[in-house]
Amino acid sequence: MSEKPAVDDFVPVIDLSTRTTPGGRRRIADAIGESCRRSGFFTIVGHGVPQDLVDRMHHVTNTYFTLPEQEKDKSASVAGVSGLRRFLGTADTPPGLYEAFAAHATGDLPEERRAALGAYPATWKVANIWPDTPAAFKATWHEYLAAMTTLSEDVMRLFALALDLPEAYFDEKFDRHVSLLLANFYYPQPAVPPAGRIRRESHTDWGTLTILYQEDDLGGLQVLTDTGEWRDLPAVPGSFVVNIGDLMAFWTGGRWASTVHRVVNPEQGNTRSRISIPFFHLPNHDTSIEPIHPPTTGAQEFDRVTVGEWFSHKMRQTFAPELPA
Ligand SMILES: O=C(O)CCC(=O)C(=O)O
Ligand SMILES: [Fe+2]
Repeated sequence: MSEKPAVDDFVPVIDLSTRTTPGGRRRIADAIGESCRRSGFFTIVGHGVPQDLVDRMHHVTNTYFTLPEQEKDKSASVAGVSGLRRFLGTADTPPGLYEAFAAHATGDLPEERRAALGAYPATWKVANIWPDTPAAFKATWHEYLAAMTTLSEDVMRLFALALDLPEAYFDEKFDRHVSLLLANFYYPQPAVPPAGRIRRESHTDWGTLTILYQEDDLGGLQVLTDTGEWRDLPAVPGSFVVNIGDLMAFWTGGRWASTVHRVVNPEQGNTRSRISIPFFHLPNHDTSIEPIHPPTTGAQEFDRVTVGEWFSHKMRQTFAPELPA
């Protein structure tokens, strides 16, 4: 990767360790607000998630992805999204250079409670499919989901402070959250992929807040800067990358940025696989998203939309654009 620094004003490193002191909390919220206005991306350290949990999460996830195909097929999703997904592609859309495993915070609820999560097909209504191997997989994912939920709730309170709202403003909008935990496994690249094929196409995230773990020394994640260049986002050891998605941009009337990012292939000669684990913190499915403050003049207009409506629209657009809206 290029030699650009991991630390700059576009994606600052924000230390959360003083967030329990009043002065520290205000300073952190201000720094978060500034980076959300500029890039919508920042790196957090001092977040309090034990490194041991992150290491175990990486270990069980990597063990799962490197199992024989027949073993992984036992936990492949049939219809819907939870479970393993391989992006096999069609003649028009070439196969992805990765596969993914997903589980929802709602995915272990009884069927009737999941069915009540919106009158549309939604991935958070699908049951989680847990692999038996490795044995610690499900327990570790549950533990990590809980840690990410707690951290996200705290970041949302810092968001509220940064937006001059009461600190608990967002709490009730997430008390039945439909968050998604995903692991991306980017295949090893022993041969150079065909021109134009990269590990992950450019996209914005759809939700409110993403907390991403990426392996320390591999690189590949890039963010589009406000001057139109791709900027590498190498991992700072022990950190997570935090970014906001489209719904947070709506909520802030466009004051905060949902920024395009992608994952490029490793340099030639580096054949290693890469794992990233984004946690998409998503509000209750029926939360109505509309600008909290009046939009600034000249800002894009935002229609009111519920979380469920927005996600079904994005799913349809991404995976079945030929179907009528
Ligand atoms: O692999 C990464 O570093 C980023 C993945 C990502 O952007 C996503 O899953 O939305
Ligand atoms: Fe993303």
